[in-house]
Amino acid sequence: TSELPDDDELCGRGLPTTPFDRTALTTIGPYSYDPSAWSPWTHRPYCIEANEEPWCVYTNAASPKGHGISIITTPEIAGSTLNILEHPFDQKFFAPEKIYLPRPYKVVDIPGKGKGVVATQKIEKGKAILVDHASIIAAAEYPADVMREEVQDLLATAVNRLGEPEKVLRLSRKGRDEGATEIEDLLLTNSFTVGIQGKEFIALFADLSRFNHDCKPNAFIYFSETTLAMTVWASRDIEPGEEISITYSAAGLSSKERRETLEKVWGFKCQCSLCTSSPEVIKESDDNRAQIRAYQGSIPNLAQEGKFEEALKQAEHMFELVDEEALTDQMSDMYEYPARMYYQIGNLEKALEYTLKVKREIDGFGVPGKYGQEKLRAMEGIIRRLEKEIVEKKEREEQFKKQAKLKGKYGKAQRMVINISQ
Ligand SMILES: C[S@@+](CC[C@H](N)C(=O)[O-])C[C@H]1O[C@@H](n2cnc3c(N)ncnc32)[C@H](O)[C@@H]1O
Repeated sequence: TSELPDDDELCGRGLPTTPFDRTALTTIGPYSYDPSAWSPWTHRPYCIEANEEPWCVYTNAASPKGHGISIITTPEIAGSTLNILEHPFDQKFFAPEKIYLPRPYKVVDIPGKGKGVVATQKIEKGKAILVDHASIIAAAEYPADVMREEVQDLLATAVNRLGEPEKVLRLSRKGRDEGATEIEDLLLTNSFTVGIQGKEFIALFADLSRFNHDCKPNAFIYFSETTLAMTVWASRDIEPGEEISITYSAAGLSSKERRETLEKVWGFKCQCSLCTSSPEVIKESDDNRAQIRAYQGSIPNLAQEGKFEEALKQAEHMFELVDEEALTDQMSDMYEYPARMYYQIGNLEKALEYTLKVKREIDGFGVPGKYGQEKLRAMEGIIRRLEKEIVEKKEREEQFKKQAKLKGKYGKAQRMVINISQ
């Protein structure tokens, strides 16, 4: 394998040559047999009739990255929320210098968890471990009036039409629902919920699906609505031989709530490092997380009341606890509070430190769209202003010191004159 970044890995094969034509989603339905009308899809969309609108599978078998993508939704949802598809699927990853190629991990058996992912080299915090484009995306809310067999038929078509269906078919399955087909079971075991333009979809990523859950993970995932890819980022340095884990549950839950969610939603009993610790360690973590939740309420209130010193004391403690609990990436929206408050009390260096953290959250992980871009520009403006103010403050302090020194000398000379004259 080449050590050089492999362009194919970053941007994939099979770029659609024709621009995306939205009418392909909304008008052709099941009826057109003219392949030129299917673009960017490589198959005739396969639809089933439902009461209000048909439900269809749209597949591009070649793109992205040769494994392909199938999208299951109504033509209307596809037309209104997936205008994202106007972008080519195979856009280059926005920060090629941040990704490890070849992949810095291998898939191995992990006791009690099936397979999992283990680092094969040292991985640095803030670097990308994997960029994985979705293989299947399905609208989370299925039509109530469609027969289960028909849904199963849609799912099977979505998988079988992919360029490399075996990449998906060999994923692990829990076998937890009696009437479920293999493919349903596969989706239940491996898919993640993602938001696209405010709508909920379930998404299956063939490589990401090998990463196990940990309540104190060393990596986190970020979904891009523009490329429909999930990136796994290292949230701390990871040593060779360490398992790379992400979290499947929401931030700030107690151990009991996490256990319940993982059992109910994902169907497994968590065997992660924290869940298998002693009751004392679990309690300490629960207390930390409860304290973090309390701070999330009190810090904005104190800031609003102008009690900056107290709010900042709490914020510093909260970020310490957040790091201890490996929740840093889920709490990044809290960085703005200390940034603003430190500025208010004239601690420009600390204000800059936290503003840089806010900026890192925005551009570090490729937040797309107008909002992300505007916010990024605003942050860059604030950072430039803070840097300028810090330089000016230092100059003023130097000036002040010089003056004080001069004053000292002058005072001494004066006292000498007085002494002599006495
Ligand atoms: C998305 S898959 C992860 C990869 C999977 N271990 C495999 O063998 O392909 C999710 C499944 O992995 C297992 N798993 C993930 N995290 C786990 C954990 N913390 N404890 C126990 N099992 C876990 C569960 O069986 C779960 O249903």
